[in-house]
Amino acid sequence: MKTNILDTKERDMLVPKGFLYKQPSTLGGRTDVSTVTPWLAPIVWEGTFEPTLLNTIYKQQNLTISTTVFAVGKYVRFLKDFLESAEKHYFLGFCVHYYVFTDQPEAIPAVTLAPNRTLTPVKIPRSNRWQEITLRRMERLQEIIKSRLIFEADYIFSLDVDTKFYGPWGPETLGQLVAVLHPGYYTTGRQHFPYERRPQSQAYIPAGEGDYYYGGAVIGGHLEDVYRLARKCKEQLDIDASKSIEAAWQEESHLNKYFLYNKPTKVLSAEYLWQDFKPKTKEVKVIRFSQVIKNYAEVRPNP
Ligand SMILES: CC(=O)N[C@H]1[C@@H](OP(=O)(O)OP(=O)(O)OC[C@H]2O[C@@H](n3ccc(=O)[nH]c3=O)[C@H](O)[C@@H]2O)O[C@H](CO)[C@H](O)[C@@H]1O
Ligand SMILES: [Mn+2]
Repeated sequence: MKTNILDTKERDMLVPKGFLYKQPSTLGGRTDVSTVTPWLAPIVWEGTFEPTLLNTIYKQQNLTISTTVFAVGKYVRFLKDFLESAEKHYFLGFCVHYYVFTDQPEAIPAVTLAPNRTLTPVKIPRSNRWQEITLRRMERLQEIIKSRLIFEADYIFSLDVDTKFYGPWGPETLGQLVAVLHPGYYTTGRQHFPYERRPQSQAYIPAGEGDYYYGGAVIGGHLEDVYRLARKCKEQLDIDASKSIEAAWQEESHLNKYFLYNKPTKVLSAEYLWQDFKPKTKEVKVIRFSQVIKNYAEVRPNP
């Protein structure tokens, strides 16, 4: 149970005296990729951080990382690989609390979790439209943060379930508001981003604007920041629904709109959201988390 979030000492980055690590360079570093946004948020790539140092700092903060994942309908089949690979790579040594939103709690596989890690099923109704499932995530996120997570956790990540971890994902990903670069668009000109382009939608982004195209599969940060994000996206989704308009990429479009005017404080590189079918590129040194190949027509309840 979290006791006092006003005690800011909780977030101090304390390092024990005598802890040794490589001297940071002021001149060297990654030159093949941008490692900072124009608003000075780090873009996290392999080689920009020292994992042992970050683990030492964050382990002392006694953190609980809540992790929400939706597995509705046939998507329950992705849970086993998701959970088993998370237990090998995701926040190892930290308290992790998975919340699995599903219509079939009995189908959650029995995966052995390390000590300090727990899983809570949250039963939700099934839906016969996949778009409904993905966009209702914002509302459910908002509800569970407010009713539960603020009392239990320090950070939250909301992750897609049709995914697998292949490499380490640790405290380098923690921040106030965390976004991920979509692997399909991180080298694309903004005019080609699949933003919502119809002004009637609340997710509308005009030509000439936009920083990056962020993936909807990873949203993270402090509870209060992700709460505000989810609440705003839910409001915008409701306005769209009342006008019978659905943004090009559902809640991902609304997320992109939100991050354009409310910048993330940390941006995870495409190492943190790859796609299994996509060959590794030279700037991606480690694939940490990746979308598995799925037969859309077969797994989704509707086209
Ligand atoms: C890589 C990436 O950024 N993916 C985004 C993308 O396509 P995706 O193709 O990744 O969407 P998706 O089919 O994986 O749906 C997103 C998530 O909703 C859940 N789900 C969906 C359907 C279903 O029948 N049952 C179920 O549980 C499940 O947790 C899944 O991971 O666009 C979606 C919205 O259109 C979401 O923004 C996804 O996060
Ligand atoms: Mn997905």
